[in-house]
Amino acid sequence: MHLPTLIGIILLLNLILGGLLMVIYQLRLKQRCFLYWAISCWIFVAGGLVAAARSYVDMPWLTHWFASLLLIAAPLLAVKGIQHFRAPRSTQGWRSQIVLMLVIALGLAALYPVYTWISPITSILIAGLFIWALYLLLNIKSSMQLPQQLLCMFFSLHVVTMLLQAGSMLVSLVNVSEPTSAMQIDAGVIASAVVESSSATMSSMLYITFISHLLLTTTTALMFPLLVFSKTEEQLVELANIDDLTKLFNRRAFFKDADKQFHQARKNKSAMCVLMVDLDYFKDVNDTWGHAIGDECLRWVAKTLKQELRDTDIVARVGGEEFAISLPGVDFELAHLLSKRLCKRIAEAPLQLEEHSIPLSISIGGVLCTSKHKDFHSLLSDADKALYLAKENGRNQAVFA
Ligand SMILES: Nc1nc2c(ncn2[C@@H]2O[C@H](COP(=O)(O)OP(=O)(O)OP(=O)(O)O)[C@@H](O)[C@H]2O)c(=O)[nH]1
Repeated sequence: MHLPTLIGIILLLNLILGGLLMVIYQLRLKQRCFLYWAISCWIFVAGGLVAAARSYVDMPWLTHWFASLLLIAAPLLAVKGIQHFRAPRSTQGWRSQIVLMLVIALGLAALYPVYTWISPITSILIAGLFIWALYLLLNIKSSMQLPQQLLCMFFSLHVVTMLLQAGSMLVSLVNVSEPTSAMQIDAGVIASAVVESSSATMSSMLYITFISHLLLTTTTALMFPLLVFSKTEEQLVELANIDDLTKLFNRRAFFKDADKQFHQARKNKSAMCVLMVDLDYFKDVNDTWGHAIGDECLRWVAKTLKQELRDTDIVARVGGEEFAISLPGVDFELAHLLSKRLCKRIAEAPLQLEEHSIPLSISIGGVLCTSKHKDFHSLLSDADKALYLAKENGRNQAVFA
């Protein structure tokens, strides 16, 4: 492809992508990572245009020094966007970015007497910033891996391209017998590309660089929003299914997943038990030590129950101080033993919180799934009745229906 056309497409794409990200920023109630990414695209376009002016004006401070600063500021802003996406409430300010930018500006200014060296150094710095972005991306925890993986792939490709480009430029600069070749593969480069495009000796390095830019731009355009949306989706699913206090499943998630286990057990004719667990005299705990300590007790009980169960069991907080446990593949005897163990674990020693010593116990109502249980609700209803009996019989014990 005609190189100036390719460069034009890249700049235009970045311009449009910046606009798109700005629209998303407005739509997403000003989620700031989109603002940083939008400005990053536009700064890249500005950097490209200023560098391109190299062919028409003889102002190296503008077309080399300033253009390089813009081309470096663009990935730096992309990094800032990723940082903000990872930790939106972080108090981490702009200081490190501003200091870095000042150091780079002064460093490049020091190179001004030999300004042809600015471009390879710029490429190395851009590669460094993409490595930083890669590091941040790799540390994002997300169940949907594809956007992250694609971004990492193209960021890595861009790092390699930038370093190759810097290497070729440095070789050309050192090899003073071929000064024009340094210009040919000069990165900022856009200008030299425009100048050289008419000659038949266009360096293939330039094509690789710009194709890498093109891939990077299009991937970023698609994947940054997808990355954010998949994370938001995850957070919404978590909000809908996870109890905020104990981080166990909530009532809604329990009914959904345990109901599946119930139908599976019926289908496979395998054993299944359900336990309803309720803290004893929890009102007294709140009244004596306060609500905050009460919350800590609930967290501790939740953690203890979870520790005692297998990964395939579902434990959920289904009410204020009420928990439910689904035990697929567990028969009556085993459920009985397990219930006794749970009661013992909670009651064996008072819980030490701050300077308080809080005695806790639980009552459990258990039920084994039989052919009489037509649906999951009838199973739970029997477990509830058994729990009522456990309370009636004096608490701190398990009763089975
Ligand atoms: N700290 C705290 N307390 C809660 C929460 N949800 C419910 N509670 C309290 O749990 C207590 C439940 O009291 P009751 O239903 O009378 O039960 P109990 O005192 O445990 O008595 P029994 O169940 O009969 O042994 C109430 O005081 C609620 O305020 C919560 O999220 N945090």
